[in-house]
Amino acid sequence: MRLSKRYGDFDALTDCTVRVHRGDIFGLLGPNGAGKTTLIRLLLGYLHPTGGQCRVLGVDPVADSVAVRQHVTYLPGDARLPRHMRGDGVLKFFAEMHPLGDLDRSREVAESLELNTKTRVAFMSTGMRQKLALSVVLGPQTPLLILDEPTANLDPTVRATVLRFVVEARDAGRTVMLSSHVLSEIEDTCNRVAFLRHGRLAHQLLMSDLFQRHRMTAITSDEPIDVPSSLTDQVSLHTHRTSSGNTRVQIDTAGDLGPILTWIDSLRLKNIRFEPFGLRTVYDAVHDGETFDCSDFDGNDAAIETAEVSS
Ligand SMILES: Nc1ncnc2c1ncn2[C@@H]1O[C@H](COP(=O)(O)OP(=O)(O)OP(=O)(O)O)[C@@H](O)[C@H]1O
Repeated sequence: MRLSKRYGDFDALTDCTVRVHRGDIFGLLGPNGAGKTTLIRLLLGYLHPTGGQCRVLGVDPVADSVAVRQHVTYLPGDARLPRHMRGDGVLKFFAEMHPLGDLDRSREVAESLELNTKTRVAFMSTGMRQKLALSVVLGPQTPLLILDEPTANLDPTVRATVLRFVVEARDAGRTVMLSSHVLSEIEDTCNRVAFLRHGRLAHQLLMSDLFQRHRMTAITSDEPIDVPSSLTDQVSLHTHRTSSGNTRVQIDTAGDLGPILTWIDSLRLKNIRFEPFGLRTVYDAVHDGETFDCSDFDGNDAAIETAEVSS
């Protein structure tokens, strides 16, 4: 049994196995209600699993959630801040509370996000409150940073600044777990991605593998099209007869394009479109229930690990 969480008779997370390596920017994707926040809250010890266990920086959050939270900063999706305080007061309050709190750095982040910290929280817009929460969270230089939808409610310029902070954190040797519904952000920043669907791990991938995948669509009047045996591991072919009597061809590729292009060149194709596979294509396929590889990646340097309960 892997990490599971049941609310009453509802399975919010079932047999979930995730390993985040140190130095990763790990993307957590999934539709609304897929179980992303539940997983994050289990990692921080805010919730206790009903099955399995996890280790965060080597510590079991059920046994010692305080130790975990001393080394992790967490931006919740619905960050709540004291409404009666001004921005700067909030930054001071949290910097004093966290053992690795760094008020100067929090103020620098607020300035980069162009936040007026003199405003009272009650009078801030939703985006301003999000900037304030980010300034709190990006202050302490903890080894692990968990961000639940960090760019929600932010304009495109500020989003880009936030993502720069994420990459800087990774460059400084920290590990980041990032949950977002904005696929382009995950594509631009993460090196590994996990997809949750209905509380189960549906797919894990390395972005470097995804960047090697392409989808080509075209029209042909020739049939059948045969994939050479040397390419069957690299190519997946789908054909569909159109109402005009032609055949629409979709070729998904993986790995080195050289030999695939030579083969494609030998086919009599028209209207060829070639595009990177992209996270969106995978997301839609996972969402539609296609089954994918969920296997783990090599490495023993886990910052986050969920596992069976050892007896
Ligand atoms: N305290 C709770 N009691 C009962 N059900 C809950 C509770 N908290 C969450 N759930 C349910 O568990 C499921 C997973 O919720 P969760 O918040 O983890 O999803 P999520 O992937 O973070 O979604 P979103 O993208 O909308 O933030 C949902 O169906 C939700 O209704």
